[in-house]
Amino acid sequence: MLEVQDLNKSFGTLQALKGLSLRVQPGEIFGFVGSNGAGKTTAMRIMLGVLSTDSGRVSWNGKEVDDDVRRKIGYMPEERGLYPKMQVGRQLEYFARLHGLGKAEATRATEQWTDRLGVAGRRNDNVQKLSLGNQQRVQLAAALVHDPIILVLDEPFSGLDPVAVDVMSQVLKDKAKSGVPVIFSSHQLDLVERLCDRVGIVSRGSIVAEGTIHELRNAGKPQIALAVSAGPDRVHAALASAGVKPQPDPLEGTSDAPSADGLTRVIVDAEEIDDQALLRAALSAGPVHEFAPRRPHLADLFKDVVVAAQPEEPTQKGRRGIFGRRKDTAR
Ligand SMILES: Nc1ncnc2c1ncn2[C@@H]1O[C@H](COP(=O)(O)OP(=O)(O)OP(=O)(O)O)[C@@H](O)[C@H]1O
Repeated sequence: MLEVQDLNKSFGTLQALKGLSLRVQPGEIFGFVGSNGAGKTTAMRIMLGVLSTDSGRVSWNGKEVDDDVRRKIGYMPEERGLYPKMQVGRQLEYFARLHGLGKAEATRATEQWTDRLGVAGRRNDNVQKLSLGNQQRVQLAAALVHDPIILVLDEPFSGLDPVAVDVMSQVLKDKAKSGVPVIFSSHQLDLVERLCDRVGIVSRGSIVAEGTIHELRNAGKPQIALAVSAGPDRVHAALASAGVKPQPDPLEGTSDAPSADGLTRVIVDAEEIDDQALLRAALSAGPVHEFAPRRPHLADLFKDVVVAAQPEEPTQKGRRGIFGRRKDTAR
């Protein structure tokens, strides 16, 4: 298990990390999300040992991570780290050899990963001739070429086209399936929601919410999705008379909440009113086609929890966010 305990890191007067802790189990994909400047890159760089921590520790299977373990980590840095004027194939072989692979093994791994990531035809090109997306595929190959025991990837999906996103997602799933703990940061929350076993939301240097997608969604505010066969004015008036303030359904027009002529879709905070009273109010506007509990998606949770943690010096309440005390991450 990869364990990060109580990291603190300051740059001058700025405290970038404030007691950040997380655990990633073998075979698990952990999504590391947070606003710009929250501290994700700083924490990942400390995990890799390319940045020192002021206090706290990073351990692998109970032992502090040393140079030997670090050599076996696959890392994709945010600032990317390829040599622009070096050929893709030679560069990957070079990285593989740096991590201790023999020549034949390095060549074999380079061929395997460039094939898998769809850049085999570019092996003899200098990196700078590749599109940014293809450079990113090569960067992922560089993180994988030495068959790492841990994967730490800083925004691996940013700027990728949908095909490349699928290829990269499948690679991460396969690596996790083979028992590797995978941690990656991303601002693409729909992707994180689809791909990750667990997610940690970082705000101002600490994890403010953490759990499986299911746990996080269930801990969010319950809502009711309503679809009523009546015009919006009529539906809003009927609900207002029952003391409810409906919101537009953010999923309207998707396969979860298809639009139809004459159908009004709204979301109601389930804590505002009991189900029976809500149903009566909706029926007074027209036939009710849908009346279903709705759990918030990661993007909604993210906004709630990050806003809840916004005060300059977070209070205990703010630090806990909307999910209550952070759960122990042990399984
Ligand atoms: N070398 C550095 N010197 C000074 N400040 C730094 C340094 N590295 C990071 N910081 C600051 O530490 C804070 C955390 O930055 P970090 O890059 O870890 O955030 P992040 O969560 O990765 O953000 P993003 O999503 O924008 O990549 C920011 O305020 C950043 O400006």
